[in-house]
Amino acid sequence: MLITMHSHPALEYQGCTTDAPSITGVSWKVHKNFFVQTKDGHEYEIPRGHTRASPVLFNSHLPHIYKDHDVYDTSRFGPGREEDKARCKFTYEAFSCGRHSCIGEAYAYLQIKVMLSHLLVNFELKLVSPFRR
Ligand code: HEM
Repeated sequence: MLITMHSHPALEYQGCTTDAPSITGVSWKVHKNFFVQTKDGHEYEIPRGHTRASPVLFNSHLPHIYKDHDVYDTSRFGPGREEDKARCKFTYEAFSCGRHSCIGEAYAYLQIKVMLSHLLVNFELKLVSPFRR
C-alpha cells in the first residue's frame, strides 16, 4: 500500500508528534563510572558494570520539568515554551541522548506524521469520552 504525505494544519509543528514516543524505556550496561546529580544537588556515582535503567514514561512527566505534567499538551514543545529544552539538552530522552541516541528519530517523526495525516484526511474522528483536563 502506498501512503502519501498530505500536509495538515494540525501537524504543522514538531510538538504534535513529540509526545508520541515518550512511553519507551532505555536500559544499558555502564562501561565506566559516571556521576548523576539529583534536582536537590545530591551526587551519586554509578559504578562500572551496573545496569542503568531510564524509564522514559516517568522522566517525561517530571513535575519540576513539565508544567501540568499529567496533561497531554503538545503545545509544551512549541515556540515560546519548549519545556523539553528548558533544563538541559538531555531533558527529552524518548530517543535517548548522547553518542548512541536514535539515528531514526527524524524518520520516526516523519512516519508518525504520515500516519496521522492519513487518519485526519480519510476519517472523521470524534472523542468517545471526555477529554481529561
Ligand atoms: C518512535 C520510534 C522510535 C523510538 C521511540 C526510538 C527510540 C530509540 C532509543 C531510545 C534508542 C537508544 C537505545 C539505547 O540507548 O539503548 C534508539 C536507538 C536506535 N534507533 Fe531508534 N527509535 C525509534 C525509531 C527508529 C527508527 C525508525 C530507526 C531506523 C530507521 C531507528 C534506529 C535506531 C538505531 C540504529 C539505534 C541505535 C543507535 C546507536 O546505538 O548508536 N529507530 N532508538
